[in-house]
Amino acid sequence: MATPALELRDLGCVRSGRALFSHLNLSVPAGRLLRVTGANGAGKTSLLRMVCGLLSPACGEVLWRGGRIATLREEFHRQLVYLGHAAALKDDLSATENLLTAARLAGGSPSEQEAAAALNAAGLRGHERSPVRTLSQGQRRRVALARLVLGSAVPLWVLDEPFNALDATAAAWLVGLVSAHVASGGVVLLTSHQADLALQPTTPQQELVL
Ligand SMILES: Nc1ncnc2c1ncn2[C@@H]1O[C@H](COP(=O)(O)OP(=O)(O)OP(=O)(O)O)[C@@H](O)[C@H]1O
Repeated sequence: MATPALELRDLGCVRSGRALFSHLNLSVPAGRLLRVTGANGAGKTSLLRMVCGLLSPACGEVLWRGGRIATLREEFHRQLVYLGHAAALKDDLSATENLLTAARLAGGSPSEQEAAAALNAAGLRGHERSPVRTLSQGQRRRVALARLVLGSAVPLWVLDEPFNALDATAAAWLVGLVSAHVASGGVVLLTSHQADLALQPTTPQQELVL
């Protein structure tokens, strides 16, 4: 049997002395969307952070393409785009500067033209040079999501509540990005409270309820 792209093995999470989940076993093949759902406080963000190596599991392990992420480290991080639920933007930097900084920190080397094209795709034409503190919540979210345009070749996307604050146009754009990424063999993990979100039914997907 082919090695899964992402595998959770007997994963357990304890936060503030409380067990959130335990003995979580899951395999996600390449070309698949995994939707993580559950009530507030169920541990969705905690799980996403564990998958990214930002939070240590209480027990068990996360594997990427058969290797333990704890040992893959840098190699794994180059294959990952993580967008947390609060857009991690520097208020005084422009949209372009934020995007370039995030991409370069992740090991990429996009040009200003590529960044401008990504912001344009995100519907931010005319806002490239605006300090992000002058943008609305939805526009800030779009700046963060423009990373996905630059990171289309990065195989694993981990997105925490990526639809928050997006209008219908931006949500449809994001659905298209996610579908295309999955169709090209990528893996997308996302959390969403919008249960009825129109993620294309043709996109191979599975749901994990915490
Ligand atoms: N930094 C932290 N230190 C200690 N406990 C935390 C921390 N962050 C979250 N927790 C606790 O872990 C539990 C799960 O939080 P988490 O953010 O993973 O849930 P969630 O399912 O993403 O919730 P929501 O739907 O509200 O975003 C909560 O009870 C929370 O209080």
